[in-house]
Amino acid sequence: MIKEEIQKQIFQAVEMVKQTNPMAGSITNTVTINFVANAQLAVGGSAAMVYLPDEAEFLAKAGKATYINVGTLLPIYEQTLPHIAKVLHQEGKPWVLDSVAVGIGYLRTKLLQQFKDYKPTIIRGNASEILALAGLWGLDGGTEVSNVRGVDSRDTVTAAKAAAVALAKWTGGAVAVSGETDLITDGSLIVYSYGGSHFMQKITGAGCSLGGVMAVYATTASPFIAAITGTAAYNLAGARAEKKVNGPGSFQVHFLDQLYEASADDIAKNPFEIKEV
Ligand SMILES: Nc1ncnc2c1ncn2[C@@H]1O[C@H](COP(=O)(O)OP(=O)(O)OP(=O)(O)O)[C@@H](O)[C@H]1O
Ligand SMILES: Cc1ncsc1CCO
Ligand SMILES: [Mg+2]
Repeated sequence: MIKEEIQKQIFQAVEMVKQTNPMAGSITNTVTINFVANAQLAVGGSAAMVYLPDEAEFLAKAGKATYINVGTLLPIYEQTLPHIAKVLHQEGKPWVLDSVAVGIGYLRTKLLQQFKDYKPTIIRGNASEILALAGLWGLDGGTEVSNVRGVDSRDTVTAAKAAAVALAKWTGGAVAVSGETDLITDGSLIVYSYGGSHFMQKITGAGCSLGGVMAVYATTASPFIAAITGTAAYNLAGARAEKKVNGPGSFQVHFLDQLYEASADDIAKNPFEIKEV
């Protein structure tokens, strides 16, 4: 795909979301649940967060895409998450997996292992999470032992390239690795997306909310374009917000404003590079 074609599809995804207010339901962590919903609303989507299996199934069927984030697991998730992943897989509906803190605890490991066969359409995470998920799934380039520090990365984005490609080849969807420069792949092409702000590491949930926003774009665009579009919007809004603030508190507020204000044209033109795998 040539750069102009990707830019055209980014533009269309942003416009379509602004015009149609698509709903993407979420099962996400309790730390950043509010920020995820606010970011989804800022780009033009509609948010709904649930915990219970039947409610998750309802949202999965009612929406065109779903966001699943395993950041803070509750006992009920042992029922909710495999159930909803199966429903999404069977219905052929796109879903985004954020494999937060992969490596911690028995339930998280079991759930993330189960997701392998349900093939998340977009896998999003920081570099250590992508490396550890590929390792857990026995794919090339993964790390056998998770190097994640709680929810934070200890690896560089480029170190996760082979793992990201292997995950994308397995799912047939897209994988997005976040960091100073973001990497997005569909298994054959790699997009490097530039921008953002160091303040994004000083607020919690920049990554979680990015996953929620990717789910909003996945209601209308292919997994690869949805992942690129969300990332470009974040890199643009982050860079613009940084110019207006001196600290993380006001950054979060300005970031949401910039996400809301970013036009389809601005997001499509945010700097990125395309490489073959
Ligand atoms: N040093 C940085 N400079 C510019 N942008 C950054 C930097 N670090 C992260 N970002 C941006 O922040 C967003 C979230 O990425 P990050 O890697 O921090 O996610 P995460 O670790 O999963 O976050 P969280 O778990 O807190 O939600 C991405 O859009 C990324 O481009
Ligand atoms: C801080 C934190 N702890 C569990 S989930 C989460 C949000 C960022 O991933
Ligand atoms: Mg994260």
